[in-house]
Amino acid sequence: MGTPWISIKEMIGHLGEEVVIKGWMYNKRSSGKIHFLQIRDGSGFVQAVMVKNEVSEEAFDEAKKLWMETSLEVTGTVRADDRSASGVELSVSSIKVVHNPTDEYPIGKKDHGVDFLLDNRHLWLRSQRQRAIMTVRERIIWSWREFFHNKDFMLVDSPIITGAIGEGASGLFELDYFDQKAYLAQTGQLYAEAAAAAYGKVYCFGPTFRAEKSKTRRHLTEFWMLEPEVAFYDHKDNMDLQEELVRYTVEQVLEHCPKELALLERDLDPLKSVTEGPFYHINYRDAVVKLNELGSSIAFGDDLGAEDETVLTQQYDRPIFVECYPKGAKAFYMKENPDDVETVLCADLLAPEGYGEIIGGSQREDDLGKLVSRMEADGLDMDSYQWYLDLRRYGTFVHSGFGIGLERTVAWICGLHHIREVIPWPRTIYRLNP
Ligand SMILES: NC(=O)C[C@H]([NH3+])C(=O)NS(=O)(=O)OC[C@H]1O[C@@H](n2cnc3c(N)ncnc32)[C@H](O)[C@@H]1O
Ligand SMILES: [Mg+2]
Repeated sequence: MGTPWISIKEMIGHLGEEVVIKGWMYNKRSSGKIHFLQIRDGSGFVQAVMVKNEVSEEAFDEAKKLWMETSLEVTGTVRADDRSASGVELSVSSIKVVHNPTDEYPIGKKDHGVDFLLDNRHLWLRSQRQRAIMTVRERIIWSWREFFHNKDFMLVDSPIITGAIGEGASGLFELDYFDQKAYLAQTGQLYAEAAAAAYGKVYCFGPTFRAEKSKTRRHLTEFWMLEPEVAFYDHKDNMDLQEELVRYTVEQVLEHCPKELALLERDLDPLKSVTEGPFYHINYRDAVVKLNELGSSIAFGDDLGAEDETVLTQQYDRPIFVECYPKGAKAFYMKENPDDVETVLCADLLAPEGYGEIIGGSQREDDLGKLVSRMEADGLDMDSYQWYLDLRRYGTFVHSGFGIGLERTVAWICGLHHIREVIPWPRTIYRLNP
């Protein structure tokens, strides 16, 4: 049996053994007598050391010609190396070059600027930093699925193409659907509400789309959102579930991604603080007073802008629920607040450190008459919502739910400034490729 092909991630379990690593060379340092080849294979990164008098002269000379991102197969012996992140090193006995690029790899050591990197996103993804971010993203996705599966939520995915508007008429991507008008889904919520009447505790998780002309570090035109919906949950139950989810998410990333957070130079204290105490709550009216004291010109009726959220979150060391926004600032489906009828039973959860909104949620209007009045006042096309109103005609029920944005959550937990770096293929107003 030949020399075993293993992944870099598995090398730690093969100390002293001869193995084959298949991957790419992403960097190289050489002296007259030794090559330090930095190799990656998708599972991780490792240094492969080629010593002149341990290999043939031909092999040592061949290694001089290796280019960045040469694909290759490296055979060698696994050695322990506590200086390296992987804990191991490879002492090279031979190299088989698969493909030596003829052109110089476009992403080099210099600072290219983000637009160049995004234009080369198909290559930029290969970097250590991007792999760290994608590892955290995957861990968060996995922890969400695990969290809801363990709580007996049923995954009931909603359609991506729909005839219904979910979050209001602005921000819709319209498409010709044979002889009808259709939209890319802004939210899966309305469908999750129907599923909640069928299965009780449900969630949907997929890409959602907003044709907003918001050129900010928090907005994409395509983003991933997880949307739980629970029959007989009220506003408080809803916030409790959100707090439990966010705390669990941070705990999971701290436990499973320490190396990635270290590579991203993430200050862990603010994340640890999230796991050490209850989240804060502030009523919208009190938030307006507080923001005015902090210099904001916000008035009752306004939604909190990005700057307001930044200023507000900098007053707290853990996430904060801003509750009961004015009716006019929020979507038609939110339940009127019986204690303050100018407002609705909703909450945005703002992440600390200036990151702002990561969750929007609410208790839903279960009174058919009030819901119809609100939808008509918002000018919605009632014909395309009759199925949604049936949920109030046939066994209306108290229910609540929320949407947590994956990219905003990943950006916050990784401590990254812009959301475009946390999705493999970011879509913004001006970016449609690659
Ligand atoms: N099932 C529900 O109750 C969800 C509800 N229908 C909804 O879509 N709420 S939301 O518009 O606040 O969006 C929810 C979250 O979705 C994220 N979001 C919302 N819009 C964006 C954009 N444009 N880019 C990135 N992330 C975005 C952000 O974290 C928001 O807090
Ligand atoms: Mg929102």
